[in-house]
Parts: sequence; structure tokens; C-alpha cells
Amino acid sequence: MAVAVEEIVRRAGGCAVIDGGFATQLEALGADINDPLWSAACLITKPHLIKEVHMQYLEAGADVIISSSYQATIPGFLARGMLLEEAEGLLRRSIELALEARDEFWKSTLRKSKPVYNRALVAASIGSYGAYLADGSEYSGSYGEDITAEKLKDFHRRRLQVLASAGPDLIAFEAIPNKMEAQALVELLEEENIQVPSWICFSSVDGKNLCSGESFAECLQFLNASDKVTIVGVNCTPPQFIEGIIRELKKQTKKAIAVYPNSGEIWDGRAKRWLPAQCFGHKSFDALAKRWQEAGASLVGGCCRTTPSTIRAVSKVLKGKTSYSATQI
Ligand SMILES: C[S+](C)CC[C@H](N)C(=O)O
Ligand SMILES: N[C@@H](CCS)C(=O)O
Ligand SMILES: [Zn+2]
Repeated sequence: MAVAVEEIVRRAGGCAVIDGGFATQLEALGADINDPLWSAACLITKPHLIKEVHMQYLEAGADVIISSSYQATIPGFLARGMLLEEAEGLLRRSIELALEARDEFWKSTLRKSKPVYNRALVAASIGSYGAYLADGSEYSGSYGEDITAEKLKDFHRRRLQVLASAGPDLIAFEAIPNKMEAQALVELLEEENIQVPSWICFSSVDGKNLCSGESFAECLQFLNASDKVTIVGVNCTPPQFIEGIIRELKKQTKKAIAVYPNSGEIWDGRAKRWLPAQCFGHKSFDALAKRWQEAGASLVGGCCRTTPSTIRAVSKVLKGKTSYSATQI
């Protein structure tokens, strides 16, 4: 594990808390994200809301906050009529907004006589090629016949360079649905010699495999061989599948494991709406979070349709106190 991550996990008492659904909370604050750029549209229209969402997750106890760049892509911004410099400026802005929120929140925490939070880490979100396509393919992994690993690398290269150079503590590759993209990302981290530690989190729709149907085991072979990837895991996957996936990942890797499932609702990529969850039993999200920690996850949070109140409950149950872990650097 990278030093900063090891530290935050230790300071959180063995399992660090990741924030919750970023786009979900933006919508709750009134943002319209029905847009090809999805939540990244707010980098243009409502940057103050982005910072507000980060603040709310920090207040809820998140040890790691994830930037607003999930669907912020250079081709996406260019298609909006922007210049390349403007597009790159917005990518950098997504990291600055998260860093500003983290630093302001930390300063206000230190002013209190008994600080009850950890200084959070900022993870730069990088969504999959499927997220950019905005056709639901981050949940199918079907990118069509013409897509190759080289094309995926070219798609990701410049954004990765710009985000990595903007000062995040981590890079968070999120909801990666297939093996070709995971392999392309690992190669890109090496080719570009990215020094910021990364996590690669997959999406799954059956709890056994990646969305594409490929196995975690085949992906772990090349992930394990890369020092650039310090954490592996799953996100935006229904909660009922998480414990089984952690057990499978534990068999395949010694790397730290991150899990941040969605609420169990299903994204309808065509209609652009969430469909009701299949029942996942009677356990609440926070009670499940405790089981994920016990199964071996070192970082636990929530993805789409989870909120600051979800993360507040997760933080309470994982850190085992009514207030948060009281550690300063
Ligand atoms: C994680 S999904 C809900 C993000 C939105 C999707 N890429 C779209 O643009 O429709
Ligand atoms: N970080 C993104 C992930 C979407 S799957 C968000 O929370 O909006
Ligand atoms: Zn999600």
C-alpha cells in the first residue's frame, strides 16, 4: 500500500471510509446532470455545488473524497465547443475543488479543541471509456468490435497526465467493466510513469465476474504485477455481491481492497434513470459495511444512490465510536 493510504487506514482504525455517491448528492442539491458529461457538467455550470458535496462527505466522516472528474473527458469537453486548454483547465479544477474543500475542512477541524476527523485524501476520479460513451456500457463492458487496448490508452492518456499533475493523493479508476480496459490502464500507468498511487475498481452485475463476464482472477494476474496499482476493488455494484467479491479478491491478491457499492438500484442507460433495487435482505448498508471490513476490505464507502447519511452511518460503525477517530497528523 502507498504510505499515504497506509496512514489513513491506520488512523481510521484499520478501515478507511470513502465518500458516497458524488453525482447522487449533486442532484440532491438541485443540479441537473442529465447531460452527456453527467456530473462533470457541473464543472462548467455549478462548481460551487461540487465543493459543497465534498464538504458534506467530509462532515459525514469520509477519509477519502473522490473528485468530480468521473465523466470529465477531453473529447467530452471539446464536443461542447471548448478549446483544449479550457478542457484541461476544467480537469485541473476538479482536483482543486476537492483539495480546497479538504484543506478548508481540515483547517476548521483543527480549530476545534478536540479534532474528531482525519485529514482526508483526495482521489482523482477516472471513469471508464463506457462512462464517456454515456450508453450504459460501464455496466456491460461491451465497447464494440473496433475498440483495442491502444485506442483505450489514447482515450485515457492525456486526462490521466493532467489529473495526476494537479496534485491528488490518489488516482481512482472507477467502475472498470472489462479486462481490456484494466490492462490498458495498467500499461498506461507504467508508460507515463505516473507517480501518484492508483486504485482500480471494477463493476460487476452478477457478483462473480466483471460486467463483461471476465473473471477477477485473470485481471488480478496483471494488476498484481504492477507497483503502480496499490489498491484493487469494486464499486457501483449491488451491496449483496460485495462480501463474496472481497473473498474472491482476497484469494487472488495481497493488495489492499476497496469496496464502495451502490444502493442496489440498477442504472437504465437508455432511459437514464435508476430502477428499483432487488431486495438484498434486511441488513442495512452500514451493517453490511462492518461485514466487508471483517471480510478484509481496507477501504469502504458508497457509490451511486448512497448519500452523506449513508457515509455517516458507515463511518460510525467502522470507526466504532459515536464521534470519529480523533487523530491529527
Ligand atoms: C455510473 S452511471 C450512472 C454514470 C452515467 C452514465 N455514464 C451516463 O452518462 O449515462
Ligand atoms: N465517483 C462517481 C462514480 C460513479 S459510478 C460518482 O460518485 O458520481
Ligand atoms: Zn456509481
